[in-house]
Amino acid sequence: MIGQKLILSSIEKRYGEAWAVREFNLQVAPSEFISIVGPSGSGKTSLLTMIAGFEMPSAGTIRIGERDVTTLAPNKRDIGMVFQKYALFPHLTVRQNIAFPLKMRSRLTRRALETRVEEMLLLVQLEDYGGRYPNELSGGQQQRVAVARALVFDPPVILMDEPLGALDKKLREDMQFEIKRIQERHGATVIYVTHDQEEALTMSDRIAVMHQGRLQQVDTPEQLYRQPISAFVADFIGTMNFVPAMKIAERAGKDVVRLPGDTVIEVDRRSGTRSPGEPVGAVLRLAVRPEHIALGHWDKNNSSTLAGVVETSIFVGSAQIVLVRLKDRADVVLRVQRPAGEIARLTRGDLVEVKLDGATMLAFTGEERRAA
Ligand SMILES: Nc1ncnc2c1ncn2[C@@H]1O[C@H](COP(=O)(O)OP(=O)(O)OP(=O)(O)O)[C@@H](O)[C@H]1O
Repeated sequence: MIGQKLILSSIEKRYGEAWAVREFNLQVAPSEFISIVGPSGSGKTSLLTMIAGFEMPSAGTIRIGERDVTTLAPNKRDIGMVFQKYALFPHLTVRQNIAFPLKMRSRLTRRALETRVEEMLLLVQLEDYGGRYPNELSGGQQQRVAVARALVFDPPVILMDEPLGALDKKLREDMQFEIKRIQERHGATVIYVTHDQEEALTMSDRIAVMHQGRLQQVDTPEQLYRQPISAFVADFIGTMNFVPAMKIAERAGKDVVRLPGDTVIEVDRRSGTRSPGEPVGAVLRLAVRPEHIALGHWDKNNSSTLAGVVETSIFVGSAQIVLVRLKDRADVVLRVQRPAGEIARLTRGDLVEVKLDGATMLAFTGEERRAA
């Protein structure tokens, strides 16, 4: 049963007058690790509870492998679950906790059951902890037991809802790799809900971004980062700067735009970002990542450059983060990230030239587009 495909077709969920999930379509491949991210209230938990079977969709179907499970009771779906609260049985040892779902389900001989539990203890690297009780374990160890318990009966799909939410940052980062390693070895299909977009970027084969109940975009982490389909996704995944601009011409498939301070640059048209192109005169939002902005010496004789005033410059070990307020648009503060040592020491009030490269920018209209 390990690692079945999951197909969500036209899922809708309505609570009274309010829509929690709308027209949601997603196909998850066998053994794929997919994260669902989105702001609070975007419908992530609603979606998960429908896959688990605790709630029924108002419309649409859910299939696991070849089975339509839309109306099936939760226990008939055989889905493994890991939640933020470990929900281990406090009066059972680690071994007994892991064995619990097997005892409920299969008629394994005692010996086979014990062997299986030992395999799981090895998989989550807790082979020396089988006899302990949950309150004798650290948070990370407890969560590994919860993962082992979810995997022990080789479910077709595993749902994880903020499983690392209760852990501190360092442990959280270690556990991200740990869960990924366990999942890759085991082969389970995982649906992982998180608030933390960095966590999603680290762990996932693909990420589904939700906004107001709808799927905005589903893509690999790299594709989401490089080719966000809307300003919303661009802003939500990673750090993004937005610079207002006006389209003044088109040239060889590129848009010629005017930036604050009358600087003119050419921006590549990216597929999926805008189609058809906006008319000349349209107001655009140019999106640029912090690592794609360079800073230079201000040259008062070169009037066609974009001027900025340094607000703060912070050394963060591997990089220098500089916040620069545009001279001609005081409401725009750009976050610039450069390799440590590349730029001269900057202090508040320094005038700098902000260097933008049209080839690393994306143009969006004021309105957000939705995924088709
Ligand atoms: N049982 C319910 N009754 C009424 N409305 C609900 C119910 N459950 C969720 N909602 C509403 O549905 C929308 C989606 O909620 P949901 O909990 O799925 O979002 P979420 O993305 O998981 O949010 P969070 O990240 O804060 O957990 C919200 O507007 C919420 O208020």
